[in-house]
Amino acid sequence: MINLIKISFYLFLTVFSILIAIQVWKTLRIYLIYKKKYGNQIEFMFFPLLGLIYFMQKSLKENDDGAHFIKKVCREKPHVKAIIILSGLFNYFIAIDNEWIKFLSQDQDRFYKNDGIFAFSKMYGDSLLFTWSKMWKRQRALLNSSFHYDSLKARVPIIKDEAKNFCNFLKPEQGFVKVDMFDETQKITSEIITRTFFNREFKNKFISNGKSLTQEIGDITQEAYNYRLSSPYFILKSSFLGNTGASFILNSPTEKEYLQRMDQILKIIEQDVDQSIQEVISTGIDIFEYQPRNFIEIYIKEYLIQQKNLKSIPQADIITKKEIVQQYLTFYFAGTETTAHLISMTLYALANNKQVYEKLMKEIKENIKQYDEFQHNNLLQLNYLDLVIKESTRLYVAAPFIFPRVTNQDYKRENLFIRKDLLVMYKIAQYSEDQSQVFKDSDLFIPERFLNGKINNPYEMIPFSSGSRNCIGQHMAILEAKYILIHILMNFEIEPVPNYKLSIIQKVTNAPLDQKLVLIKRK
Ligand code: HEM
Repeated sequence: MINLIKISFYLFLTVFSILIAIQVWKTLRIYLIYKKKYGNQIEFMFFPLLGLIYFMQKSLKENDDGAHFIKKVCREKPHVKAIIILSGLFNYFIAIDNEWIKFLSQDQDRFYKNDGIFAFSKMYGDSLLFTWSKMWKRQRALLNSSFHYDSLKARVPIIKDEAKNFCNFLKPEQGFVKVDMFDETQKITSEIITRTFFNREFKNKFISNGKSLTQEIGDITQEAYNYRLSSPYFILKSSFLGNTGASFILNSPTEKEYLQRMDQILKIIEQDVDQSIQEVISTGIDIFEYQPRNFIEIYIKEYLIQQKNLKSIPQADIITKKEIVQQYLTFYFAGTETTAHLISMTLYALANNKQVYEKLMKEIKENIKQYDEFQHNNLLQLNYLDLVIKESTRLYVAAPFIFPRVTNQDYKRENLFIRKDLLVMYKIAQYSEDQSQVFKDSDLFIPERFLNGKINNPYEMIPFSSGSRNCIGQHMAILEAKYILIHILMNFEIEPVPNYKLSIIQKVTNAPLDQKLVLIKRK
C-alpha cells in the first residue's frame, strides 16, 4: 500500500515537472524569438504565475494607478512598440505603438475573446461582447439600429427620469456631504440600462439572500474577474484546459459557489425574458407587423419569427433565450460601471478645476432654464460640455486596454508579428505627451486642449476602442452622461474633498480606490 502511494506521488511529481518544464520552455521561446526580432522595440516584463496582475498591483501601490507601468513605458521609452508580459502560464502582448494599434483594430476578425472572468461563457459567452465571426455579425446588425440617433433620443425621458434619483436622500440643510459618487451614479446608469432593455424596473428585484439582483450581477462579475486573475488553482487549471474547460470541471468550493450564484441570476432573468415574450404574444399583433419598443422586443420579434420556421435557419443564426439573457447581462456589465465612471470622474474633475466648473456652469445657465423643460436640441448648444466630457474620457479612461484576444494562427501585417500562443491587447488610453500640441501637459484636466489643433494620430486616444469591435454603446453613454451631469450641476453644488488622494485601481473597469470623490450639497 505504502509503495503504491509512493509510486503515485512520484508519478504525479514527474508529470507535474514535465508540464512545468513545457511551460518554462514555451515562455523562454517567446522571449528569445521576440528579443531577436525586435530588440529594444519590445519591453519585456516577467513575474512567475501572476504576470499582468502582479504588475498592476505593484503599479497601484507605487504610483496610485494600476496602469501606470504602461504609461511609464509610453512616456520614457518612445521607441517601444509593445510590452510583452510573461508569467509562464499566460503571456500577454500589449501593443502601444499607434500603427500597430491601427493594424490590430482593423483586423479584429482575425482574433477572438475566450476569456475575461471565471466561467465567462456562462454569463456572457453568447453575447455581443464575446461572440465572434458569423454570430457576432448577426448580433451587431440586429442591435445597431437601437443605437442610432432616433432610438437614443427616444430613451431621453427614461434618462431624465432616472437622473432625478441622484442623491435624492440629500436635503439642502445638510450642507456639504461626502457620498459614494460611483455608487450613486451607478444606481442611475444601472436602472437606465434595465429600463431601456426590458421597459421595466429591476429596483425591487432581489435574490434569495435579500441582495438586489443588479447588485449581485455587479458583485459576481467582479469576484469572478478577480478570481480568474488571482487564484493559482484556476490559473494553473485554465492554462491547460482554457477558461471554459477549467470553469466546469474539478471545481473548488469557491468555484461551485460562483456557479450557483450565476445560475440564480440567469434563472431570474430568464423569467423576465419569458414574461416579455408573453407580453408581445398577448398583444395579438401579427409578429411581422410588430413595432419593437425596446432592446428586448427587437430580440423577441426576431425570436418569434424564427420559431415559426426553425428548420430553415443555419445554427449560428438561431436566437436562443440564453442569448437574450446574456445580452442583457452584457449591456448591464458594459454600460453601467463604465458610464458611472465617466460621470463621477467628470464631477471629480470639475470640483478640482474651479475655472472649468465655472465656465461650464455659465454655459448651462445661459442655455437651460428648467431641467424638466429642456429639450434634446438644447444639448447642441452646449459645446463646452462636449469638451469637458471628451477630456474626462481621455484623462480618466474607464479601461486602459481592450479585453485580451487570442488567435488560431500567427498574425502578420507589415512589421507586426504576433505568435498564436500570446494573449493580445492594445492600449486605448492616451499616454504619450509628444504626439501633438493637443496632448501637452497631459496629466492636467484642460478641456480646451481639443481646440488647439488636430490630433496627429487618431489611435493615440480611443477610449471606446476602434474598428469593427468598437463600443456599440458609446453615443448612449455620452448622452446619459450629459443629461445626468446637467441635472446634477443644476441641482447640486460640488467642492473638492480636502486632502483627497486619487488612486486608480483596475477592477473589471478602472475605479478610484476611495469612491467618495467630491463634497456635494443640494442647492
Ligand atoms: C463611458 C462609457 C463606456 C466606455 C468607456 C466603453 C468602452 C468600451 C470599449 C473600450 C469597448 C471595446 C472592448 C473590447 O473590444 O475589448 C466596448 C465594447 C462594447 N461596449 Fe462599451 N463602453 C461604454 C459604454 C457602453 C454602454 C452604455 C453600452 C451599452 C448600452 C456598451 C456596450 C458595449 C458592447 C455591447 C461592446 C462590445 C461591442 C462588440 O464587440 O461588438 N458600452 N466598450
